[in-house]
Amino acid sequence: MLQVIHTKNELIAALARFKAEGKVIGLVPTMGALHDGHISLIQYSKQQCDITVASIFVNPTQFNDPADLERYPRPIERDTVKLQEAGCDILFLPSVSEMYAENEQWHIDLGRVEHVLEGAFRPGHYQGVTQIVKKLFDVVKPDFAFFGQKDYQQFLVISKMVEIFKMPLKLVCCPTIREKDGLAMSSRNIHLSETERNASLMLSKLLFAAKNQISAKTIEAIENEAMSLMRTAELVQPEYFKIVTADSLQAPASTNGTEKMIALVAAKVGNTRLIDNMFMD
Ligand SMILES: Nc1ncnc2c1ncn2[C@@H]1O[C@H](COP(=O)(O)OP(=O)(O)OP(=O)(O)O)[C@@H](O)[C@H]1O
Ligand SMILES: CC(C)(CO)[C@@H](O)C(=O)[O-]
Ligand code: BAL
Repeated sequence: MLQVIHTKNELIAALARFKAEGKVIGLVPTMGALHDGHISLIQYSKQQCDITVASIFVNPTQFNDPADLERYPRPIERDTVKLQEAGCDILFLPSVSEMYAENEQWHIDLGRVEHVLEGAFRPGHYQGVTQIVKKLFDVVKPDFAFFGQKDYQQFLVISKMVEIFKMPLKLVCCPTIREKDGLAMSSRNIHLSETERNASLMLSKLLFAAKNQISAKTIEAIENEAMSLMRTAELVQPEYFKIVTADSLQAPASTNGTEKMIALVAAKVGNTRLIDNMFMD
């Protein structure tokens, strides 16, 4: 039976009982509007942990675009049913005032993973993400926390934060769940019209193509071709298409080396900003 909890104190009390029994706690942080990608994270947590806590909190400090925050979908009743059906144990559903004091300040030096790619196009985004994730980790004190590969750079940034604060938990990066036609599931897909939905397929197609071409072409050629195909596509405004090292998001020394590589893409389709990525091996 899903327990819905709105305050930090109540959550700490509920978890204290489980912790006293030696139960392993898994946390799945989300912003709601749940889809099968989120539910897969709940399933990974249930496989590895005794108690699964999901949080739904549309965190204002990570939105660099006020219009994006305003129109972020919030179907909380449907989300609650989905979590109940998935066998989640606790839903943490706090208000903004429960999580933030007025004019609260936060800054953490996360190094280069904060400033490239998403960080360059969404200034301040990862400060906001780490600010809220630190609060969630401090309240729940989970043994494991589950995140999606779809937000790969976010996973690296949170890993860096955990290292800086020496937090005693294990982070798990779970595979991206896609629609049958390849589109990465995302809460923001709901905003796409039918034509935009068709146009957005280009992102995953370019990633699959890059993976096929990686040993035959230079990285520069693959990136340039992808960018020019996106630039000429109707409704698509590309931000970046980059192939970088998976651990530090830097240009790889060569394509035939041993470094693990990942391609990452971001583009606006109509008014909706989408991201996706794929490992190149
Ligand atoms: N398709 C997916 N497959 C696996 N995990 C996913 C997928 N989409 C999102 N996640 C993960 O779910 C967690 C919560 O993400 P979030 O609530 O922001 O959903 P979202 O679909 O990424 O929404 P949006 O990108 O529109 O904000 C994150 O760890 C994210 O990486
Ligand atoms: C990790 C997260 C829940 C923090 O608000 C958010 O960035 C997300 O949904 O990926
Ligand atoms: N899924 C990452 C959260 C965000 O776009 O703000």
